Parts: sequence; C-alpha cells; structure tokens
Amino acid sequence: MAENPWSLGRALRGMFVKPTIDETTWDDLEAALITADFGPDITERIVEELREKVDRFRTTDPRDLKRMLVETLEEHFAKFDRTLKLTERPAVVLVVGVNGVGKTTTIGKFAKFLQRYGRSVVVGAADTFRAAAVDQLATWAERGGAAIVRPQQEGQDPASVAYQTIEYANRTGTEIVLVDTAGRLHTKGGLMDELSKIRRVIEKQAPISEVLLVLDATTGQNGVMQAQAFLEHAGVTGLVITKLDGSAKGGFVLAVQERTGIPVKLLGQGEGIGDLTGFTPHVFAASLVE
Ligand SMILES: Nc1nc2c(ncn2[C@@H]2O[C@H](COP(=O)(O)OP(=O)(O)OP(=O)(O)O)[C@@H](O)[C@H]2O)c(=O)[nH]1
Repeated sequence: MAENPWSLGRALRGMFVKPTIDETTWDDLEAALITADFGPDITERIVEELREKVDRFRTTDPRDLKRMLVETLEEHFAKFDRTLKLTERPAVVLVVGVNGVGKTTTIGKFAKFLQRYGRSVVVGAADTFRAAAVDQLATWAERGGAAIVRPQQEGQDPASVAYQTIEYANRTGTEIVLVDTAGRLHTKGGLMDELSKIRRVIEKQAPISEVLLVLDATTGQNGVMQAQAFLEHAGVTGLVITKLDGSAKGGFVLAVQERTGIPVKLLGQGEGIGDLTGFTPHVFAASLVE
C-alpha cells in the first residue's frame, strides 16, 4: 500500500524493527499518536488497551504489536455508523462549514462520486452573496457532471434557491440534491438563522437526508472549535474531512468522531475531482500504520 502523508508509518518504523517490545516502544508509540493529532485522551486509551493486549497474549514481538495497533484503531474508527442515508427521492444533502475548508470542491467531488454509482445530481448554489462563489461552484458542478440551480440575482434569499433546487429535482426526476451554504463566521447568529430558514423551506417539500459538515484536517482540533456553531445548531449527521493529503494528521479523523459523536462519512484527499472517498475503517487503519 502506498504511504500516505498522514500515515504513522515513518514515525513507527523504528519501533517495529526492534527485536523486542520495551519501555521506549510505548514512549515512541505515544509520541507518534500525539503527533498524528489523536489527542491526549484517545492516545492514552489506545496505549492502555495495547498494553493490556500485549500482556494478555504474553508477546514481546513488535510485529504482534503492529497487528494489534491496526485492529485497535479499526475498532475505534468503526464505532460509528458511517453509511450515507440517501434513499429518499430526492435525497437532499445540506453541505455546511466555515469558509475555505473545501466545501465547493467537496460538492463537485461528491457529485462525481454519486455519478459513479449511477445517481443523477443537482447542486443548489445557496451561498448567494458572492457571484464569484457561485461561478466557482458551477465549475465544480460541471466537472462532477451535476446540474446547477443558481440564484437569479446576487444576494437572493438562500432559502429560495434551495427551494428552487428541489423544485428542479422534482420536475426532472433528479435523484440527489446537494445544497451549498454560506460559511461566513462573523455573523454567527445570522448564519444559523439563515440555515434554519433553509431547513424549514426545504422540509416543506422534502425531508433532509444528510447534513454534512466539512472540516479541514490541517486545522486540526482548532477547526472543530471554529465549526462549533454548526455542530450545535445545524443538525449535522456526518463529517467530511478534507485536505488529508496535505496533512500528517490522520488521527484527527478519530479525534473528531469521538469529540463530536458524529461519524466521518467522506474523506477528501486532493484537489482533483476524483479525490473523495468513503471512509472505510479497516482500510484507513491499515494505511495509517503501514
Ligand atoms: N490538498 C487539498 N486541497 C483541497 C482539498 N479540498 C479542497 N482543497 C483546496 O482548498 C481550497 C478551498 O476550497 P474551496 O472548495 O473553495 O473551499 P470553500 O469552503 O468552498 O471556500 P469558500 O467558497 O471560500 O467558502 C481550494 O484551493 C481547494 O483546491 C483536499 O482534499 N486536498
């Protein structure tokens, strides 16, 4: 398996080639997990669980520890239900998050991802305040093979764009609706009111299947703080972690799940249209440790 930038491989390599597990093994493991942004609590729990397993199986072989580490990480990653619930027709997905985390890019990639499964997609440009943002979304929608419903004028009520997008889906039989929303932080109250209004207006026509919060892995725990208002008020059902390719912080995926109690459903690992994948715990755990 190719080594990912967020892999622990390099940090752990020295540990697994030693002849036997010793105290420095545990120190090295702890340091590697902390560096990968697992956070102190989860790091402590994982090290503790591994010490118990190593004792229980009476092994001193670092290769056993490596296998146990993969298993333990997988168990932790898999604690949450990461299935995307997209069975409604249309299935409406609201995409939320602060500016610059990769929302627009993610919507394009997600459209492409859904298209590969044979789904038709329309994108609603409900971030109506910057014409440039709408154009950028249109470019990504086109790349992703999705239709787009744009605001008819700059600054149009975002809720009305969401409404028109669902109307479009109903009229054309489009299966999935992805609604882009604004991420401005300076008017948090206003932003949350806007989101509630979008939700209310959408729910008059169709239930909302998923609310996906996009988080940038390179901002780490700080990014979660920034997104707190969305977590508290937006009814988030899943997380999308972007920019994992530019980060050594694979542990953030687990830290953020445990901290928010919300499953990671998609991973963004590059700037290309094909760089979005589902989150598969055994693959992710294995890639982390390889
Ligand atoms: N390396 C990398 N870059 C990414 C990824 N996702 C997004 N980006 C980059 O992050 C930058 C911001 O992405 P956008 O999609 O414009 O972010 P946004 O949240 O829509 O930003 P606003 O429209 O300003 O709210 C762009 O330069 C993207 O190419 C990713 O998974 N990996």
